[in-house]
Amino acid sequence: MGKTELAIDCQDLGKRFGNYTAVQGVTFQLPVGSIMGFVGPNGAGKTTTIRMLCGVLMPTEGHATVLGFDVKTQPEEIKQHIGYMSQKFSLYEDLTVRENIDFYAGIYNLTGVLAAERKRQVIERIGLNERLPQLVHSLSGGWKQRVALACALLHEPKLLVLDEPTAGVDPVSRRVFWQIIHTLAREGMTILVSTHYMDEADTCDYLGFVFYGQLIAFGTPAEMKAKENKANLDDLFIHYVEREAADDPRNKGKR
Ligand SMILES: Nc1ncnc2c1ncn2[C@@H]1O[C@H](COP(=O)(O)OP(=O)(O)OP(=O)(O)O)[C@@H](O)[C@H]1O
Repeated sequence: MGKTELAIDCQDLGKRFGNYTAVQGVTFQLPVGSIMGFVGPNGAGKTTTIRMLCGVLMPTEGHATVLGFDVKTQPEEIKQHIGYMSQKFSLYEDLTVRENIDFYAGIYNLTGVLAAERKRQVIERIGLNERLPQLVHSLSGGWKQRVALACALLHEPKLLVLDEPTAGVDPVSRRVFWQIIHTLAREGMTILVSTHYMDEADTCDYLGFVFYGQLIAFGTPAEMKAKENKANLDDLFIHYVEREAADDPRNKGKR
């Protein structure tokens, strides 16, 4: 990695769609091996920011490097080194778990002994052995989530990006999922995750609160709660919403 120990370094990152500013002035630095939670109301700009950091959406303002690669000039390098899991788990419902894993190994150009070894490792780590012959459409949401995570890990990404991975998943499955996430981070993987669940956010190393397209607060959960004198993240979230609620500045250009 170019810059020492920073997985993400972004400065005034922004995105306009026509005259609508979806995201603006996003600045933060994320150390390697940490978990960052992105929280904020629906439509705040989390997914747009994540897409820019993944190299799939070109920013219209600012700069960012991800794993030392520039999002504007080296998006292909970024894509090769990240694992991405979206809210909709891009799985093939009419294929089995094993076939989905085989398919994604092919997407990542894994072949031969290396492919076999990587598949074995993720199947073991995520605990999928007994599910391998099952069609994905017959799995529960929690199991689909785990299969999607396995697919996102096959190429051993340095950065794992998860966009609301636990939406609609039961509490037991959420807990298992987060245990895996924390293990991956302990092993050195950096993780960027958006979530609406404050219990999940509380376990992150860093949090970014996104409102109306802006990162209005960034820090450790403890620092952020202490700064606004709030006992828990639910109270902090409500405090931010009430404080910032006057009007969505992004709508000005539309009127
Ligand atoms: N391609 C696009 N063209 C125009 N506007 C867009 C586009 N993509 C996103 N937006 C707008 O940008 C804003 C931010 O959307 P985004 O999906 O990033 O929010 P979010 O915080 O991820 O929301 P959620 O929690 O609901 O997933 C929204 O008002 C959305 O309608």
